[in-house]
Amino acid sequence: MATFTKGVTPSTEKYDGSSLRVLIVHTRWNYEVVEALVRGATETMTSEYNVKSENISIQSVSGSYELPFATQSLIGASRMNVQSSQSFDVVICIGVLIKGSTMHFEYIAEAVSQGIMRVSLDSGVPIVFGVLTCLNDEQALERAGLGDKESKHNHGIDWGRCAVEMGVKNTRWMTGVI
Ligand SMILES: Nc1c(NC[C@H](O)[C@H](O)[C@H](O)CO)[nH]c(=O)[nH]c1=O
Ligand SMILES: CC(=O)[C@@H](O)COP(=O)(O)O
Repeated sequence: MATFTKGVTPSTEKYDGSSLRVLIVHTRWNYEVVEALVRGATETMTSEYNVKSENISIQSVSGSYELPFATQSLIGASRMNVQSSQSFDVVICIGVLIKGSTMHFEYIAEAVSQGIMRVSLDSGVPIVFGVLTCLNDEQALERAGLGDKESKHNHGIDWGRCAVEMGVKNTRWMTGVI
């Protein structure tokens, strides 16, 4: 059977993230997993793309359902600062939803994904969807690079790379450079 490379193929362009201002909004539900994802994203952005640590703002909320509203508010607040350089070039929303025994998971997952997309399109700020929607604990651990499965991979790394690419590209596009 034909096979293919799973996951994202890295861009051929080496992006310079040294002038990017990044916001990470993360949840405190399933925090051990969230913390690993946040670390994966921040370490990737600073080590691979020269994003300055002082240009990465990190905010937390209770759960994933709060991510869209908090992100909308934080983008708005950043634009109220006198220096326009205070506004964010890109946002990463990070959360971990784990299915329980009711339909709560399905309702939150749908609301959060639609909400984050709406905030991104309405604000014109690229927002990386970093919310794991897992059916069990093992899926969450594996996708944060935790646990003992050989296939484990920290998706925060991918989200950090995506954030730098979208931040750099959107900054160009906003000035008419295609
Ligand atoms: N069960 C999970 C939640 N639930 C909480 C909601 O996200 C929200 O904070 C609450 O309904 C109050 O508005 N959140 C997660 O991020 N992960 C879960 O597994
Ligand atoms: C994603 C959730 O809200 C879920 O963890 C809640 O669990 P339950 O469906 O058993 O109430």
